[in-house]
This record gives sequence, structure tokens and C-alpha cells, in this order.
Amino acid sequence: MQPHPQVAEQESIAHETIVAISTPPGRGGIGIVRLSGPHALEIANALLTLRSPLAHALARFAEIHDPESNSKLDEAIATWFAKPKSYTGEDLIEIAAHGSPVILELLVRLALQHGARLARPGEFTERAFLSGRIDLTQAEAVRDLIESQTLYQARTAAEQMDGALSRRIRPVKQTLVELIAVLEAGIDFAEDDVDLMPDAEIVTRIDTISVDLEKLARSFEHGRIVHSGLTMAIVGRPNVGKSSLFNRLVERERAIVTATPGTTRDLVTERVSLGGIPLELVDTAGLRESTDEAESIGIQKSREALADADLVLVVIEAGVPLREDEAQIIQSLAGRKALIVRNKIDLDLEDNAVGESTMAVVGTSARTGQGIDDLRAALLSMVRAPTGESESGILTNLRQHQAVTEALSGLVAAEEAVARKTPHEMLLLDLYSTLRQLDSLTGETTADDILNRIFSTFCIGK
Ligand SMILES: Nc1nc2c(c(=O)[nH]1)N(C=O)[C@@H](CNc1ccc(C(=O)N[C@@H](CCC(=O)O)C(=O)O)cc1)CN2
Ligand SMILES: Nc1nc2c(ncn2[C@@H]2O[C@H](COP(=O)(O)OP(=O)(O)OP(=O)(O)O)[C@@H](O)[C@H]2O)c(=O)[nH]1
Ligand SMILES: [Mg+2]
Repeated sequence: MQPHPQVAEQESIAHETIVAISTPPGRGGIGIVRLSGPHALEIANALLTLRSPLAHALARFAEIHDPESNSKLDEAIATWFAKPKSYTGEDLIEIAAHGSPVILELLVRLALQHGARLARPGEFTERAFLSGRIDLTQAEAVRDLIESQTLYQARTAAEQMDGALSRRIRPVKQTLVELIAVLEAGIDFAEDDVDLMPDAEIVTRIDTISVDLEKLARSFEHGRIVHSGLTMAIVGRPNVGKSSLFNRLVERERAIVTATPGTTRDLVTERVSLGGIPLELVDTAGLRESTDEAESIGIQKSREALADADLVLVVIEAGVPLREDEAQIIQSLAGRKALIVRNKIDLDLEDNAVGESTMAVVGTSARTGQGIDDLRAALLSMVRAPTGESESGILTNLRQHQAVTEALSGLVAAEEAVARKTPHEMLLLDLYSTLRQLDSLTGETTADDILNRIFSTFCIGK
């Protein structure tokens, strides 16, 4: 395991010992203070009264003494993970005390007095990255795992934390490096006027790499959804049963339902999990011409929610002929992810024609619950990965997607260079640019400001 090249530049980081409370803010059964860096052991020894000395990866009973009275303030368990066998790759100490913020803050203050400094958000993980223990995609996955709200999100993050994305990129990079090596060798022989590789072969090799990277880039379609979730607006005319459907989908009486049209005014939102994908449902005010001021403002908000949503449910009433304004909404949704819901099918009315639209129609009764499972299934099929869910090593954030997109543009430029018969020196510049993008994906070459931006999105103590 090679330390990250940036360690040398960030020498000061490696010389400082950091401290933070790693458990969530507030009170808990146990709270953990972590120290990492060259002086972690020495500082811990100053803070703790130990019966037997700290030893690598062994839990030790310790007392914490009040610095003022020197009387015992708490009992704790301390563990030392000796460099390099620790989460950060540095000497790391964990003090598990009782989970009182007063005690934990005292420990931090004492550590500061003994020369530690407060850790920035994500700095423990940043050090794990800088020591070469994990790469950047794995560090991002640690954050995503902590932030996950569904088990499905957690599983996706866990795969990436295990290196799934890096493993997927490695062979692509290998192929690219081999091509670069052959072309570099060719340049050395240029005077002999022999091409080590015919142009057709170069193009074939570039294509192989492009195909893999294009597939990887497409995985972001699903990865983005898994990571960030989706919003779904429920729209339609007043009284068609939007709020009743919303309540069915969130499985509680969240929104007000009455027989009077124009009941919902403000947007009502609620998060649910749809097959592990976080879905923010937005119930909206029924769309109609209104002279009531509050209702009109509500309707304006409905239109904005409709425009912003990733998914749209257009609710119509079974048995009631489609109205002009409903047909217009349906038309305006062409090309977007949307479904028509014919609600109130319990009233046993005839099917209403939905006009020319090719949009899928699901019949439901928010009153009896009939068709709600079909609706969920139809929604799920709209958000499912087109390439199959089992794909491992997918792009889950914009940074990764951008790196792959830019890597691909390098390849396009390279193919153009071959077509124009440009000297291989020029072609190589494009291939190196692709290589650099792949390296930045895993963090082998990533500017400090970008690293700072990534790690600042972590929790403190992580
Ligand atoms: N108490 C505690 N729980 C924790 C963590 C921790 O640091 N402390 N973790 C994180 O915050 C996570 C666990 N992840 C970890 C990953 C690697 C290593 C580690 O020490 N790796 C070394 C040595 C492995 C070994 O001994 O075999 C290495 O990879 O070199 C520790 C924790 C979640 N739970
Ligand atoms: N029979 C039947 N009645 C329903 C169904 N869904 C809703 N309703 C009734 O229709 C009326 C309006 O329901 P809401 O859910 O408030 O309708 P809405 O679309 O949110 O109405 P606004 O907020 O005014 O736009 C209420 O009396 C509901 O009980 C259904 O599936 N079947
Ligand atoms: Mg309503």
C-alpha cells in the first residue's frame, strides 16, 4: 500500500494529532472520543488512568480523572490501534466513555491542552485516504453509507466501500495504459519509420475502452436515483382523490381529505421508500381556475411542483370524461416519467378514454385500497435500473460521472487524431487526459481543493 502522493505535500497534516467526538451529538449510553496521529498514544496516556498499558487492538479499562479535584469522573474503555493497522493508517486511540456530552467534551478539551487539534469533518477518513488505505470512491462510500436512509442505499454504498467501482475501473485503465505504452514505444522508433501498431488496431483498442466507459457512465442514471432519491408530484383536478392516494402511499392520514373540492392548499410532502429508493411524495392543490387568493397561490405551487418533479402522477376520476385541462397536462408530460391514475374505480363506472396519450394508466381506489399495489409496481418499474439492478460498481455522484464523461471526451479526441493521421505525440496527449480523469475518479490525482470539498461533506469524527 503506497501512501498517497499528496501526503508529502500535506506534511503538516501527518504531523498533527487530531481529536473529535465520533458518536452523534447528544446523550447516549456510550460516547466515543477518537484521537489519530503521531501523538495519539502519548496524549491518551495523559488523559487516562490505566491499570495495564495500552496494546494494539486490545480493549483496556481506564479511569478518567477530574483535572481539578483529581477524583474519578468516569470509567471508560480505551483501545489503541497501532499504525498502520488502524482506520486512519495512523496511531489511533478510541476512548469509549459514558455518553454524556459533558464528559466527552472534557476529554476533547484535555486532548487539545495536550497538543491535539480538533478534527475537521471527515478528517479521519481523509487520513485513511491519504495513507493509501482506501481510495476516493471508497471514502465517498463511507459518507454515503452513513447518510443512507434505506437498506438498499446502504448496500450500494457498502459495495462501493468494498471497492466495487475501483475494481470496475482498474481493467479499463490497464488497457489504456498498455495502449499508451505501445504508442510511446512507437515514438522512440519513429526514425526507423515503423509503426508498432496499425491505426485500425489503435482505434479498436480505443473503442474497447469507450464501450466500457460509456456503460459505466450510463450506470449513473440509476446511481443518481439510488443516491439522491426522487420527487413525485401528485397532480390533477380538485376532488379526484389526490390526497387520499397520497395518504395510501405514505400509509398514514397525513393530508386532509374532505368531500369539498379545493381542500388541499399548500404542498404536503412526505418521504417513503420505494423498493429502497427514497421517494419524496408531494401532494398538491387541485388544478382549476380559482378566484380565492390562498387557493390560487396553492395552485401556482402545484404547477411548480409539477415542473420540478422527477415523476408525476396525474390523477383523474374514473367514469368522468377527460376534461380539456386534464388532456393538456397529460400532453405536456410527453417524454417525462409519468402515470395516469384513474381513481375511485370502486364506484364501478365505465373506463374513461384518456385520449391519444400513450402514458400508462393504473386504476385505483384510494377508498378501498384496490390497485394501490399495482400503482406501486408501476412506479417501481419506472425507477428501476434499465441495465439491470445487479450491475456492480456504479457511479453514484456527479463528481464521478463528470470524471468518466471527461475521460470519454479524451477518447473521442484521440480517435479524431488517429483519423486525421496526426503524429502519435498528439494522440498521446488525449489518452493521457483520459488516464488523468480515471485517476481523479479514484483520487490518485485530485486537486486539494476538490479533496477538501469532498471531505467537508462528512460528519465530524468520521
Ligand atoms: N470502534 C470503531 N468502530 C468502527 C470504526 C472504528 O474506527 N472504530 N470504523 C471506522 O471508523 C468502522 C469500521 N471500519 C474499520 C476499517 C478498518 C479498520 C482498520 O483498522 N484497518 C486496518 C487493520 C485491519 C486489521 O487489523 O486486520 C487496515 O486495514 O490496515 C478499522 C475499522 C465502523 N466501526
Ligand atoms: N369512492 C371513492 N371516493 C374517493 C376515493 N378517493 C377519494 N375519494 C373521496 O373523494 C373526495 C376528495 O378526496 P381528496 O383526497 O380530498 O381529493 P383531492 O384530489 O386531494 O382534492 P383537493 O385537495 O380538493 O384537490 C373525498 O370525499 C374522498 O373521500 C376513491 O377511491 N373512491
Ligand atoms: Mg387534496
